[in-house]
Amino acid sequence: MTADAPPAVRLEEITKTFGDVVANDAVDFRLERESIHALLGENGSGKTTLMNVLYGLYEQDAGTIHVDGEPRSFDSPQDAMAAGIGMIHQHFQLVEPMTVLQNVVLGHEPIDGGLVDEDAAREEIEALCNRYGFDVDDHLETPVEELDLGTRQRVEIVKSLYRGADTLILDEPTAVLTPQEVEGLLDLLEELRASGRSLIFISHKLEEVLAAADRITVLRDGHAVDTVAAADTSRQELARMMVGREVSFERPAREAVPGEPVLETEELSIVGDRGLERVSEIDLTVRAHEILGIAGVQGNGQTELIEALTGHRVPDEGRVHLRGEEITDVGRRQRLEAGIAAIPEDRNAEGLVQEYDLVKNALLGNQTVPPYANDGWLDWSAVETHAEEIIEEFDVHPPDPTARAGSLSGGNQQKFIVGREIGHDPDVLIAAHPTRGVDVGSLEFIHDRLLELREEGLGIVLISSKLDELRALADRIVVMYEGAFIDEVDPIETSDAELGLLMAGQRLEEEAERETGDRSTLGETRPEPDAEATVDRRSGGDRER
Ligand SMILES: Nc1ncnc2c1ncn2[C@@H]1O[C@H](COP(=O)(O)OP(=O)(O)OP(=O)(O)O)[C@@H](O)[C@H]1O
Repeated sequence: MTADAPPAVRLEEITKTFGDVVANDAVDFRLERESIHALLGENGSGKTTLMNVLYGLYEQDAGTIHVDGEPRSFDSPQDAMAAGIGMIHQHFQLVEPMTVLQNVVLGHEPIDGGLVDEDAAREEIEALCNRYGFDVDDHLETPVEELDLGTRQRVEIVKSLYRGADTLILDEPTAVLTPQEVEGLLDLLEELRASGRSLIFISHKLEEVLAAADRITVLRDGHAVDTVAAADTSRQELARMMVGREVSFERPAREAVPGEPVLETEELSIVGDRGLERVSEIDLTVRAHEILGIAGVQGNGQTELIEALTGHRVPDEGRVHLRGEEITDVGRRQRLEAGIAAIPEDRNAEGLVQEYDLVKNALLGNQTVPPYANDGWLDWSAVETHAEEIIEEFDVHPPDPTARAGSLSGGNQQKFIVGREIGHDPDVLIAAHPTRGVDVGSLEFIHDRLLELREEGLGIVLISSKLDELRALADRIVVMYEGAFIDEVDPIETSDAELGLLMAGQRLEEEAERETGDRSTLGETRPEPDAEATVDRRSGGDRER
């Protein structure tokens, strides 16, 4: 790279509107070559829109795009890809029944004598995998639907690199990853930068941004408010720039005073969809005034457990009890009426009907509940008022009940779902990743609401891939591994490193024994668990609450 090389990407005065909504308002943005640039901002501040413009998905109303110093205009992602721009979306764009190899080469198959030259494609992909240490080449013949989310994401990255991407855009790439996978991804970003690529990533996780990025641009209400060097800023300052006020990252200390059991399971056994995961003999008790955290690497039976608790699936064996009464065979609607609300794992598939407006989405789950329904009649004005209340309390943007759910930014969709589910006034809340994709200001608000609900007497099951969230909110944490609860730990006493070991299937006693054995051999004292090495080297390991 020469000193006067043009930036990889320069956006000048990009404006993009949707009806009355100004998503990007004359935004300037400069991505230096061989750098990692983070894009931060509140939900709905215009980050995804700006990147969709750069990737040719949206046409800007005004402004120019320069790539490598040349003005470019993209009518489609194909145009952007031809200019060396690749984008990894929040929702992967892979064809699930097709193999990894087929997905990577799809539309870019090397042709030899009129036929697809699979060997040439395989060779090239294997070379890419070797270069970046991907384990994807072990799965080239595996259908994508059999892969975990972290591996699917790497397939997406390989796909972009195979198509010649010099600049990679990653939209909230860590939102669906476990702490261990996040670590791997951030290492990969550094590798890609070292090999001459330029990267933009969107994230709401400030520690991650500070650790991985060279520069950070903050968007607010569609404007680029500032660009700073990661080395010169802090979590607090970034939060202030995004939200315009101080954000507290610590939750107040509180005592556990659990009440009566509200939700219990007895020797649950569930076979997963692919017949692979088996949740076995799960005994779970959630009490009133309690937040029970569930930690685990995705795919260890959490989904099946959630489904058995919410009434989406009948377990193969075992029983579920609500306030002492068996509800094992009771369906989802009746469970909601009996007091079990749920923030779903997948907001697209289960949380919202994307084509409906927010009023219709506010009705979901309330179709037979007064005041929204009376004697079989729906009272739409009551439903609309409810939608307006959710919008106001959870600061949903745009504050328009007639907006189509699918037109809201990801974080705003999430806030609406959380508001609606809490609005059912439940006794039990199954909260799966309640702050996924939510900005720091709204995260603080949702955490405070969950703690208030606990105070009011709810029993809450919190499933989260964010260890800091679990430790900030949960009264106790159980760890799931291969379909079983393998341990229960104290959120205050247990470090990220210890939780990481448990999530990898290692019990703490086993580890202690191993360490003791080592110590007797080496004549050393047991070291403090090394959080940096094991789980999240970037998190401050902040354990106050
Ligand atoms: N296709 C669309 N139709 C209508 N409005 C849209 C569309 N896409 C985005 N918007 C609006 O543009 C604004 C910016 O949305 P965008 O998705 O860019 O935000 P974001 O910063 O990426 O948010 P988040 O952090 O929640 O993902 C929002 O008000 C959103 O409702």
